[in-house]
Amino acid sequence: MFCNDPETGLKAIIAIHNTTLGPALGGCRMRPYKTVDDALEDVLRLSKGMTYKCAAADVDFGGGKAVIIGDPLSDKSPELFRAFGQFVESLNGRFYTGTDMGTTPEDFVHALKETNCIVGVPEEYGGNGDSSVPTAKGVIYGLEATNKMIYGTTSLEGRAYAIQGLGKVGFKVAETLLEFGADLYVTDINEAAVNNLLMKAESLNGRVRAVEGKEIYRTDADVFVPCALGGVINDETIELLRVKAIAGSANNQLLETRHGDLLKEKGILYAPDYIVNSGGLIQVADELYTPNKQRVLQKTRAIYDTLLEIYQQAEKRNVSTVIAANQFCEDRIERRKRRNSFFNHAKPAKWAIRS
Ligand SMILES: NC(=O)C1=CN([C@@H]2O[C@H](COP(=O)(O)OP(=O)(O)OC[C@H]3O[C@@H](n4cnc5c(N)ncnc54)[C@H](O)[C@@H]3O)[C@@H](O)[C@H]2O)C=CC1
Ligand SMILES: O=C(O)CCC(=O)C(=O)O
Repeated sequence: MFCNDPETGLKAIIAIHNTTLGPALGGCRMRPYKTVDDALEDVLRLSKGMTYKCAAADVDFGGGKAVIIGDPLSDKSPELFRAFGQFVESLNGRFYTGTDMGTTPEDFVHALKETNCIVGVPEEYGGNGDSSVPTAKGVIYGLEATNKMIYGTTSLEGRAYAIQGLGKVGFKVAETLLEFGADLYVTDINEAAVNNLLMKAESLNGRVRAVEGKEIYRTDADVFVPCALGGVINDETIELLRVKAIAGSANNQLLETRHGDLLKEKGILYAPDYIVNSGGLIQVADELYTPNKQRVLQKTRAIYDTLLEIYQQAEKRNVSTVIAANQFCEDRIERRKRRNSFFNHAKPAKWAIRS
C-alpha cells in the first residue's frame, strides 16, 4: 500500500508478504531513499524476511514491513506519524508495526493515537518498551552459538568483533561485548555514536578501535557483526572479509542467497540474520497478548538453540546455513498451511490479540 499525505509530507509504503501464520507484523524503517523504487525494493525484501523470521521464532504472525521515505534527522513530526497511523488503521488489523532503523518508540506514541496496531511502545503507554533491547540480547545469544560451533565454547571473552552500526541495537551489543571482555572494531557514519562508545569503553577499560567505512570488512576480527544496513554481504565484501563468522542484527545482510554459498566456500560461518535478530519480534509479538517478560526472555534465549540446530542441519546436508534456515521456516509455514485449511479459527486464541 502506497501512503501519501501531502499535508504532513508523509510518503510511505506498507508491504504484506505472507499471512499464513497470522496477521502481518514488522517494523517501520525511515530512510532518505533516493527513489521510490529503492524504497519499494527494500520494503518487499524486508517483508519477506519477516515471514521467515516469524516462522523461525514460532510466533503467530505473518510477514510485513513499512518504510517511510524521509530523513529521520530532519523530516519527523508528530503529525507525520499520526498520518502514518491512520494508514495502518485503514488495514483493519491486517498489519501491526513498530520501530526499525531510523525510528524510535517515541515516534510511534503519535501513531498510537490513530491505531491500536502499533507495537514496541514505551511501557507507560502499555507496551513492552524498546524492542532493540531483546534484539541485542538475541544477537549475543547468536554470537554464543556461533562461538560454540567454531571454538566449542560459548565464551565471548578475548575475541575480536567488528561491529558495523552503533544505533539502537549495535550500541547495546557493543556494550555487552565490552562487559564480557571482548575487543572491538567499530564503525558508524554517525560520529557521535562512535564517540559515545569510545567514552563507554574508557569507563569499562575496554579495547575499541574505530575504523572508517569499508575498513570494517578488512579487520583481523574473529566475527563480523553487521548492525546497520542490509546487502552488506556481497561479491565485493566477501573478497575483503577475513573473519571466521558473521552474526549481527541487520536485516537482509546477504545481497543475494548465492552469497550464502560463497561464504560457505570461503569457510565463513554465516548466522542467518532473521534468526539472530528475532528478539525484537519476539517481544513485540508478545506485547499483542498479555505481556510477560519471562516468556520473552525464554523465547529470546531459544535463538541459541535454533541457530545451533540450523548450523548442524547445514553441516549434515552440506548446504549453506541460509538454505538450511529457509527450509526450516518453509517447512513450518507449509505445516501450518495444512492446519489452516482444517480449522477456520472461528474463536480467537486463548490469549486473544489486543483489539
Ligand atoms: N531495532 C530492532 O529491534 C531491530 C533491528 N533490526 C535491524 O538491525 C539493524 C539496525 O537497527 P537499529 O539499531 O534499530 O537501527 P538504528 O537506526 O538505531 O541504527 C542504525 C545505525 O547504523 C548506522 N549506519 C547507517 N548506515 C551506516 C553505514 N553505511 N555504515 C556504518 N553505520 C551506518 C546509523 O548511523 C545508525 O547509528 C537494521 O538493519 C534493522 O532493520 C532487526 C531486527 C530488530
Ligand atoms: O522490532 C520490531 O518492532 C518488529 C520486528 C521487526 O520489524 C524486525 O525484526 O525487523
